[in-house]
Amino acid sequence: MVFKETLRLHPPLVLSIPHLAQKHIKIGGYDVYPNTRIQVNVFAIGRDPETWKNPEEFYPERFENEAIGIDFGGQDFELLPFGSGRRVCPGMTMATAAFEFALGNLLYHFDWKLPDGMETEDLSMEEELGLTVYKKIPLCLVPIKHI
Ligand code: HEM
Repeated sequence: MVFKETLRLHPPLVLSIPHLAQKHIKIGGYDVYPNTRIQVNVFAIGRDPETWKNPEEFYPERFENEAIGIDFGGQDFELLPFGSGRRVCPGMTMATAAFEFALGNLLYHFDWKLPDGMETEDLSMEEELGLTVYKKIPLCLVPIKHI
């Protein structure tokens, strides 16, 4: 749920990799002609208020409540951080395992606190655009070992 919510709010690829329409299609009333470059705005989809309740809020539990059943496998068009269809990300399972393994270990072995004098409200969630999106101001935390 934490991984899903992180990818909903902060998809590393804000716009999907460009695709070309091979033939004339109509989507939502719009004509898309052959060879038109298509990029899906994954960021906007993940924050669409018509789909997500309080879209700007980080709330992993939404995936066991109102958003139950929505997954990032490419079948649910509300959440497309790995794309969809024939060119869907083949690294999805590996990315999920790596994330869960890393986060699980970090939380199992350490408690985390903010550096002296810093409050949660001081944390910046601003993003910088590169090949993928990353935090503009790196996250700085103090680990407290408890195991
Ligand atoms: C959180 C981590 C990751 C995210 C959010 C992500 C996201 C994406 C997205 C959005 C695409 C484009 C899908 C499309 O065109 O519809 C893609 C393609 C791809 N990803 Fe990932 N990816 C991640 C991790 C990985 C990892 C770990 C690997 C490899 C070990 C990987 C390998 C690839 C490859 C090879 C493609 C191109 C597939 C093709 O065009 O046929 N990705 N990824």
